[in-house]
Amino acid sequence: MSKYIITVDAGTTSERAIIFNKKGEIVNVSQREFEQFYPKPGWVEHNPLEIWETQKFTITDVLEKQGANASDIAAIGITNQRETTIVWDRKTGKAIHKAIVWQDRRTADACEVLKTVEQMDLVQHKTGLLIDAYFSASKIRWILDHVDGAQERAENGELAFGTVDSWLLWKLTGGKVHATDVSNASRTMLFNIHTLEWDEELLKMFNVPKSMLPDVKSSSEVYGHTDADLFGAEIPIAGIAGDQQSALFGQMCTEPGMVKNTYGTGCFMVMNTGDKVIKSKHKLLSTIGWQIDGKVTYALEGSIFIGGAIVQFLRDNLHFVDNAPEIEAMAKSVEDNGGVYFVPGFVGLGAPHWDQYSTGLMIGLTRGTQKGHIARAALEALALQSMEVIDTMALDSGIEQKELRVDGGASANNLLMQIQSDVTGLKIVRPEIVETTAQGAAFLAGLAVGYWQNKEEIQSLWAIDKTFEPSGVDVEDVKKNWSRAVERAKAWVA
Ligand SMILES: Nc1ncnc2c1ncn2[C@@H]1O[C@H](COP(=O)(O)OP(=O)(O)O)[C@@H](O)[C@H]1O
Ligand SMILES: O=P(O)(O)OC[C@H](O)CO
Repeated sequence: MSKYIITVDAGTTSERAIIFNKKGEIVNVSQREFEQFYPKPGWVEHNPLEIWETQKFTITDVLEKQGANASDIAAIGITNQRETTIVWDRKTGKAIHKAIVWQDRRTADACEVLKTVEQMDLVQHKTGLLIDAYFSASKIRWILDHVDGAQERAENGELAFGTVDSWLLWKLTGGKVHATDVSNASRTMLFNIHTLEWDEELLKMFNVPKSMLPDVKSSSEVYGHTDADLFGAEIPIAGIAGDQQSALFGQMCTEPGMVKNTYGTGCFMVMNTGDKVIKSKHKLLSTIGWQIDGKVTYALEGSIFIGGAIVQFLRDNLHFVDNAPEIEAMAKSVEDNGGVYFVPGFVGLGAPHWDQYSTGLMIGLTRGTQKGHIARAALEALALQSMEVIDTMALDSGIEQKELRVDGGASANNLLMQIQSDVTGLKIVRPEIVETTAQGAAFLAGLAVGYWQNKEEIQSLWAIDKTFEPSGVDVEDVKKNWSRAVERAKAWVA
């Protein structure tokens, strides 16, 4: 039996290749950031070739660092930023346009036009989603409309669409496999989550030719093998899940009612709802968690578009801190937020507001405002947005949570976790491995090739690092003022 599993974790701002051992521990990592393109306000693009080259580099690099070769790897699992849309030429393997990233709002107006009561109902019923520029469908439409001849080429079967998992699978298999898994398909707004098929009516609504779409598979099976020329020998690719669903699995939220929140570029709160699709009355999304051995597990999700990216914004745009972890000490230098609120509506607001036209807003600044207040307001923004989603989730599911499992880059921030506990009143549980996104895909791949035997075996690998309990500090004013600030950030873009 080979020694390791590799997860290919294609995030929004960086990509990683992570080697896991049989105990589910991380034994080596290679990570590289890649370029973000902002061609116009509200637009976000990636270069698909760079996504592939960066990922290929990290896999080669992590094998080298570990002194391992392809035969030491039992399987590869892929997890990825979801919804991001790539269209490529099947013959040349070249993308015909930059990837349109999940955060990109260029199709907001086009989506607004589609929002009749009947169509909103139809889309929610079939896909579990709300009509929004966030999902892939309107992004595919945009590419087909704006690249010369693209619609015709797509109709002739010359073009392929994929989310980042499909693109990487295609590249890793040397153009042999064009597939995705149900969790990624469920984010396109073209996939019927009940019948598990691409939906003819939705394809018609967006005029997307079916021939462009990948085959939809389960989340844990062998999809194909890496081209032998890439890493010296073939490696089976055996697990795929969108990053948030993968984190739900990695957190071992495998029973209905269990919830996790991932603090990455965005914040994504996801609840396992078992074999039931909960139709949200409060603008949460019903989505597919995973499919294993033919059995589908559904989930309820609150997607917050800007999470850790608020810290990245302070670091990269304003040079406010040199690195993300520095924000914690800066925020700790003050007692409270000093009346400052920072609503990160940079790309519109996601759950539970879904306002495509909000922008970022900082309010409450006075002559006494210090850097620390702004740092604290930034961390509070992550926690307060997450609080709004957990409250909404309780309304939709009827389940009052007692604890919240957390992961993702910013979950390392202890002050943030304490604030999260204070504003929600929940026990916050941080596992030893916060790379649960990557861990989930490793588990899915490992299960498919018999590296791990069953869910019970991997369940025992999850362990707690630290918990945070409510400190009893009064948070009522902070919550009230946050809501007022959010209302002011809405509908700003005309
Ligand atoms: N200690 C920290 N405190 C607050 N934010 C942090 C901290 N460390 C990382 N971040 C933020 O978390 C994000 C990175 O998390 P990660 O899970 O790697 O994201 P992704 O998978 O979306 O690329 C970045 O936006 C970064 O600004
Ligand atoms: O890159 P992340 O981890 O913030 O995740 C992006 C999400 O998948 C978008 O839906």
